Amino acid sequence: MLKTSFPRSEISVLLLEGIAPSAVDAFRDAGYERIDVRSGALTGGELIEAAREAHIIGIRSRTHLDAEVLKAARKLVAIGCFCIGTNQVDTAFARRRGVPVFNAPYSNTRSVAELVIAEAILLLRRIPEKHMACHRGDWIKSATGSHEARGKTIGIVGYGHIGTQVGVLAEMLGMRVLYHDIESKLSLGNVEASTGLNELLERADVVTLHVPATRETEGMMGAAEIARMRDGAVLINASRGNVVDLEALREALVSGRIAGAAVDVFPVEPEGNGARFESPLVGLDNALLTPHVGGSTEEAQNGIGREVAEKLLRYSDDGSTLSAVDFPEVTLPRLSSDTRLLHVHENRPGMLKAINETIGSSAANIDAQYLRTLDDVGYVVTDVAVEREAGLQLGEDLRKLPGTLRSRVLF
Ligand SMILES: NC(=O)C1=CN([C@@H]2O[C@H](COP(=O)(O)OP(=O)(O)OC[C@H]3O[C@@H](n4cnc5c(N)ncnc54)[C@H](O)[C@@H]3O)[C@@H](O)[C@H]2O)C=CC1
Ligand SMILES: O=C(O)CCC(=O)C(=O)O
Repeated sequence: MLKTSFPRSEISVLLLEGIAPSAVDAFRDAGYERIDVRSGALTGGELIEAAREAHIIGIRSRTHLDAEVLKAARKLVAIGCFCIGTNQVDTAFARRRGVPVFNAPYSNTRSVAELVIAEAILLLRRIPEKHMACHRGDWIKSATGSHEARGKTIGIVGYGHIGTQVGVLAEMLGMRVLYHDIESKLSLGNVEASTGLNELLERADVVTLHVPATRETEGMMGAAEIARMRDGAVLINASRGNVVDLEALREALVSGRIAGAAVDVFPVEPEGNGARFESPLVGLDNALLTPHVGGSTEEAQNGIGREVAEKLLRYSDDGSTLSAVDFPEVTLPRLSSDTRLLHVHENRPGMLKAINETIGSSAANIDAQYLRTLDDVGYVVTDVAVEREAGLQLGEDLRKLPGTLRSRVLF
């Protein structure tokens, strides 16, 4: 039988992919003792084995928590993505298992934006080729094809948190900024919205991609889009690997149709440091390749470690799901009663009635109750004035209600 309540010292936290020590400190300071920290990602059977025992799993972008892994993770209470993107997790499936997913929507934004600006300058100056030539013992002192960023146009595809920061920094360099987004956005400074992706591609000297991985963004920079870019323009992708068709990009770089590209993310990335990296772009002097380090600064990682750990702790300790991804969001005060009952269930008529009848039949008095639903899932939190044993019994009774996905009891 799955337990509905645990002392902190028994909660297993699995942190993969070199999550910052600030996260470990946050869990330790809160009284958590079983913290398994690993430097790399896990896959296949190894991941399933590790996930089976974990109550909380923390990952970055390389570990894929798909339906198969989530089904095996029967004890799982919450997932933390210590990054922005959550496409590596089947968040809809997690929700249907009653497991919220938390991320850090802003903590590495500035780091990505700074890298993109640096890359824009390097590409406009044709530095990648010159750098590679020097390593081969060649000396190419030439101004041909090298340009200042000042006065050039940067086209930002996806004007969200990162895109807007890139726009702010680019304007500080004296660049013209154009963006394309599927949502209507407030343009910061003198930034201009393009009429669509095509206009942006035709006008920009630097095209930089800042969209999430979705069905619509998969392959959005294919051969046709790259062909629309200006002769000698450059492309930067620090979003997700499958947004760009790398074969088409390779062709455009080899032929010199576009002058250069900086790519930080790849459709398939190695599982960890030391694992072999392969890409159609390897070996091209005008391709500046980085190993998915857009958000990898000490500032960003420390901030992310604290932010996501705090969200996980609030959910684990209080039940709060504020800023959870694809999960009903409930903001809760600290426990006001002896016992807090957390109930995640299928969103169908009669659930609240059934919950309250179950609680009512124990003669427990309800001090406070909170309810939120999202799509197919509902989340009800009830503070009741009952002692520990009665609270545990209530948690067990609620767990047996048809439609229950998760039941937890906090004291
Ligand atoms: N290289 C790295 O280390 C990092 C990469 N990322 C990636 O960058 C992405 C963007 O991050 P944020 O700016 O924080 O996300 P965000 O959600 O704030 O912004 C994304 C923007 O893209 C727009 N968008 C979505 N679909 C679009 C489409 N088909 N066409 C045009 N615009 C579209 C959205 O409306 C939104 O404004 C993340 O989803 C993540 O995949 C994020 C952090 C670090
Ligand atoms: O730093 C990481 O592990 C992933 C960064 C990233 O791509 C994100 O935050 O979405």
